[in-house]
Amino acid sequence: MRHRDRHYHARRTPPAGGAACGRRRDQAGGARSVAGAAEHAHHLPQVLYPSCRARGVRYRPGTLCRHGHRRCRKRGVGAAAGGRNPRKTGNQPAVEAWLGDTPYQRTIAIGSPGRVHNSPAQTITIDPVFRAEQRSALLVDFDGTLVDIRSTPDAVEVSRAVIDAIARASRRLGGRVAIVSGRSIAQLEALWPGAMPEMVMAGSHGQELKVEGAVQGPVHTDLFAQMAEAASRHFGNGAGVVIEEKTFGLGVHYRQNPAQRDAVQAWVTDRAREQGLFIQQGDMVFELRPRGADKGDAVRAIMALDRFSGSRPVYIGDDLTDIPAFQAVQALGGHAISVGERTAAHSDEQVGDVGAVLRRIGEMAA
Ligand SMILES: O=P(O)(O)OC[C@H]1O[C@H](O[C@H]2O[C@H](CO)[C@@H](O)[C@H](O)[C@H]2O)[C@H](O)[C@@H](O)[C@@H]1O
Repeated sequence: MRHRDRHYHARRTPPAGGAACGRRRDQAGGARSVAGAAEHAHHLPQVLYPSCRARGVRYRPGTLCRHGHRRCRKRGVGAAAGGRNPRKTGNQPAVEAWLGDTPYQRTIAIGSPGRVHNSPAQTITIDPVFRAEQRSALLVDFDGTLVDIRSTPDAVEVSRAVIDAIARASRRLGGRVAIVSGRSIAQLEALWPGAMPEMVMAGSHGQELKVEGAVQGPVHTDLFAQMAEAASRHFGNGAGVVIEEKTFGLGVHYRQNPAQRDAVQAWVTDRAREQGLFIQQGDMVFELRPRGADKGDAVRAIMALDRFSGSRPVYIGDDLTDIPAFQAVQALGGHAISVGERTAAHSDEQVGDVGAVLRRIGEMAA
């Protein structure tokens, strides 16, 4: 069985760093995807303190951990009812600072308004209307996070609930919502026709970035079409192997016949050696794609955009390909949420399934 993604067409290439960036990016970088975001590091938020890494923490809306995570309710860390525990605040360090265009651009102390002791930061008063997620950005994976996993790549559907939840979050977060997917942007647009035009999308595991309707990505190549033909010949029909020809990659799925896992891995490994490609392992799939960008690069590129700069990234994802994105948001003082068990050890919070993701997004947009 073979699935094709043939919707690609060249489009103009926007700078990765946002319109206000005075630094030009190497135009050849249009063929190098979003990895050039490091050039725009001057857009990145400065993080004074790392985010909470506590494991086994339980969450409850409206409470605050000592690191400023609104939902942390680990006992004894300043998370009494209502998120305020004056007895604890005297020992709390100040938390992350986002030195962007926010009214909260100085170090934010979590606890009762007033003095912050034992802190390198200046004493400040907390704005009573401060809500930790008001200046957040939501970066969210697609398969397994916004849509349930299905037997084949083209069997997924974007539900009305997802469309509404993302639209609401975008309104609430000032448009700081992005999809970060292993699928190509053409695939995402086909599955989600009429997705908010202003929504930023990173596709093809970080190789493509769509901003303000314009897509930056690698130069098109026939390589993956040829490899898809070769894979179809090799596995044939009836093997339970699904070949997904992507714009900038090739997925070889063994979900329908897990016994084919080793055969798929062996074939993909040979092709990767021949062509100098990277093997991206995923949920019952081995994908071949160019070396270079990953979802961590996508996160950094998105967070360097003017709209996102200075905000706190919250990333939600379920698969191995999301781990570099988790690490990227954590390095930026953000928060990583895993869906299910697969990537839980790398995240700050875990939710169970797509339904729980939508509820969590709903809380951010409340
Ligand atoms: O980064 P994502 O948005 O999570 O995309 C990762 C890959 O997801 C898709 O494959 C997965 O979902 C399929 C549909 O549910 C499922 O059949 C497959 O076994 C999963 O691996 C997609 O087909 C890939 O192109 C994405 O890279």
